[in-house]
Amino acid sequence: MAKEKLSVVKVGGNVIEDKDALASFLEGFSKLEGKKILVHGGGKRATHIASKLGIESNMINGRRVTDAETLEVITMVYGGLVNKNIVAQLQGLNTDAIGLTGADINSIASKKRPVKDIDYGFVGDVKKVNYKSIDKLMQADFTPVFCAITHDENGQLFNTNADTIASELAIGLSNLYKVELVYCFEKNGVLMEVDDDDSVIDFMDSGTYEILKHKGVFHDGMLPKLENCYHAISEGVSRVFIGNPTIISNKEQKFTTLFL
Ligand SMILES: Nc1ncnc2c1ncn2[C@@H]1O[C@H](COP(=O)(O)OP(=O)(O)O)[C@@H](O)[C@H]1O
Ligand SMILES: CC(=O)N[C@@H](CCC(=O)OP(=O)(O)O)C(=O)O
Repeated sequence: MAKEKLSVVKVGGNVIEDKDALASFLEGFSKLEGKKILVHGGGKRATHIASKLGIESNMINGRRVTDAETLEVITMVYGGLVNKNIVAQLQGLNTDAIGLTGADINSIASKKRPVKDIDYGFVGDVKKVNYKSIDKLMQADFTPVFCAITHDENGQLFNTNADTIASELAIGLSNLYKVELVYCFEKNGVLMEVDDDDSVIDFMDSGTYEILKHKGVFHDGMLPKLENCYHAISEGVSRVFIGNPTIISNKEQKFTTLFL
């Protein structure tokens, strides 16, 4: 029997910082037909609040070095402030959302990112997605809303890149569903020129990706995002898209489709 469709949608920190853009994205998300999961970032807000508390942020290759103090900040910001506001807005749009970290219902277990050249501190790499438990929520008609926090199943929380959470959820749930993974951020897609929103790369296979990566077309957060996209496609996720927040409601406009 053909698998049912599931949309896993990730929304990034720049959209979350723009009240109107977030409201219109959430409206589009609430209208999305079929089963769905939302994953949100919030890196920008965490950097802002950490700075107000006198804590400097250190990003390396698109990932946050997370010491014990920073872990406290991101737990409050991602698990509290951002997650609960998004859940409340979705409830206002008649979507029965439930906010989760990876510790809740043991949904996402991780282990500390191994120290090679860099010690990222309390940053976790995903080890296991408990897709059967997550599916119980969806079978009960709840819409899971995940923040960028995982745990080690032994009482320790970890900070995990939100793009990674989205791709790992998409991979895990591909056991049960035909999954479409959509990354929404403030630009129109993957761009040839990062400052030219008209330079969207419509289709990108993994060969082109490698060539453009070596040419230096991708920087910062785009690097882990694309790694996560190709990891998802190679692990059975049916389709992966990157575009601006209207991509979920308006397929007419420009966006990037990724292929193996
Ligand atoms: N070639 C590229 N096309 C589009 N964005 C790019 C590119 N290279 C680097 N970027 C940067 O990557 C950022 C997206 O990564 P990130 O900040 O992690 O996004 P998100 O808000 O989704 O988490 C964009 O804001 C952009 O500045
Ligand atoms: C380990 C790591 O880098 N975690 C990210 C999690 C949040 C995130 O990914 O937010 P955006 O999607 O808004 O960038 C961070 O703390 O910035």
